[in-house]
Amino acid sequence: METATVVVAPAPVAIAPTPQHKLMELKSSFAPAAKPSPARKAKPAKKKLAGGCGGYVLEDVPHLTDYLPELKSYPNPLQDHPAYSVVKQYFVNPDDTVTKKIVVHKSSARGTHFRRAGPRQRVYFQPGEVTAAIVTCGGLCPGLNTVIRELVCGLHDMYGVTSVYGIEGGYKGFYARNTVELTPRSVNDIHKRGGTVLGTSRGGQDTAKIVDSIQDRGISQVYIIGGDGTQKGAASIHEEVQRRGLKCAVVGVPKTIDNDIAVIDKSFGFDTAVEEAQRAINAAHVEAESAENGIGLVKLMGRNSGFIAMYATLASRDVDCCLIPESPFYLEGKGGLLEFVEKRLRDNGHMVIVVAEGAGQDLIAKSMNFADTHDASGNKVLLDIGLWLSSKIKEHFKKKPNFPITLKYIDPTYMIRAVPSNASDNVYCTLLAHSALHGAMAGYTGFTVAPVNGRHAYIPFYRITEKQNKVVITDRMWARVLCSTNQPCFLTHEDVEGAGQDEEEPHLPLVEGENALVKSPPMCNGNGLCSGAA
Ligand SMILES: Nc1ncnc2c1ncn2[C@@H]1O[C@H](COP(=O)(O)OP(=O)(O)O)[C@@H](O)[C@H]1O
Ligand SMILES: O=P(O)(O)OC[C@H]1O[C@](O)(COP(=O)(O)O)[C@@H](O)[C@@H]1O
Ligand SMILES: [Mg+2]
Repeated sequence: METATVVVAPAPVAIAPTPQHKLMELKSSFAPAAKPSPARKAKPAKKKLAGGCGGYVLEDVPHLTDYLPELKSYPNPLQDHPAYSVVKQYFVNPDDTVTKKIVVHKSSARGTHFRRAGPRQRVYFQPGEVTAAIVTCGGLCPGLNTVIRELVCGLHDMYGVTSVYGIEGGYKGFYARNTVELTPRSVNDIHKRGGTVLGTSRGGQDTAKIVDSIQDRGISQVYIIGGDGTQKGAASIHEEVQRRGLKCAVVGVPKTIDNDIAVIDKSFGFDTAVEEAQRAINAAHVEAESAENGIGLVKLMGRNSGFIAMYATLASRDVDCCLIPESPFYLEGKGGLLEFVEKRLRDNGHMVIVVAEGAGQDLIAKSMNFADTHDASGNKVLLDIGLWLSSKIKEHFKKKPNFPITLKYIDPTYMIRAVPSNASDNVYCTLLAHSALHGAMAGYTGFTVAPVNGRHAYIPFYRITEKQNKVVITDRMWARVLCSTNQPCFLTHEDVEGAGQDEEEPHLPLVEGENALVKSPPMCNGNGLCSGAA
């Protein structure tokens, strides 16, 4: 196993090897493994932290050898691959890590780092030993099929893995549906289609049954493509896999058009969705411009995070007002939305409003007294802000007979996520899939793969699931929107005070054996070099 630049964190030995581990290591890919002893609740994964000088912290990901210390490793077959063998320094330097904080000051701590993604010199699987499974969960997102395709082709072309299965219909498919064999030929042109060829679902996450299925089918690498809910499920699958001592790498590939996954630069499909949203905004603008006091109202996806609405607004420049869940607004009175609509219509004769579906939920709930309902995954079912706003605006202008308006409401919500991914998302999906399978082949497990400040990294599940990525309304990006639309910001001074996003960094040293394993940071020699660093 590789170690970090400055400190070698001893692997947390959560589970002692048993004869069953050896069995998993040696058995052929399809031999069913012995059933585990009756389910105990899996313990939450230990954090693997290592410190370095200057406040450097590596938040490392688990490795199969953490609980199967006797696993054999092999030379990476890529070194003999005609395409890759010519690449200078193709294998990632084992000491490479990716910084979470890209803007630093002379005196600031170096902060959190993640292990850099990419192929390693040694792998922990022989090609014939791997049975890989791929599953897609949660809502659709452009690029799902590209990730599936590139996992299948990448495993086959780079590592000679021929046994890859698709789990149909999301998490519940592990125990309720058949698997489908995936080959480079069968996935050849799926990236040109929207949706997921494997199907997807919400709910039905039963960790014990899923891991039973992984064990029964002899799955040794599982690639789980999904959003924040899915990654939480993947974390508990990993914990149970580890508890049972299975030689199975559990890898998450983050997916969501909402872009609400923390730490990562951007989720795949987001750009495609923003691009597709332009078509709806353009239509709204054309309709609005062509009518007397025309209002075009477009509702876009974004359950808790308004990134799609924000980026679509900035890209379009035809939008007069953008409403997102992070920025509360109000309708009536001075500084309210209705006053602004009236003013913009008087000034320009038309206007376009973009609203994220999660915006203004408290306003609707207050005015209509709805009880909360949840979908099968536990996500709150949203009330239709688009319809509600339309009726409120119409009601307002009905009271002004000398101010006739024409309002067109466009709801393209599912259209922006059902399309195939665009060219740049396709390339992004390819890199994600490759980073994912390089990590699994190298024996890493219990991680999500994604770019952090432009470099692909292996990120522990807990980092992805502990909070959601949201638009920070005190950041310059939101200010750009306010500046381009000239809309009211609807905020009081107190709202702004409470709106900052807290960036907590792990604190070292942690007590060994409690929830982390840390060695004391090495000493700096005054030249910025650490003892132990090359
Ligand atoms: N806290 C959780 N723990 C385990 N599994 C979860 C959790 N939240 C959601 N899931 C499962 O993950 C899958 C997808 O979750 P969902 O929230 O619908 O979509 P997404 O992953 O895109 O956010 C569902 O099968 C759901 O049951
Ligand atoms: O597909 P459903 O169940 O109608 O859910 C719609 C939701 O799915 C999304 O497109 C994506 O949500 P997830 O990333 O959680 O799957 C949201 O923007 C939207 O609120
Ligand atoms: Mg989600």
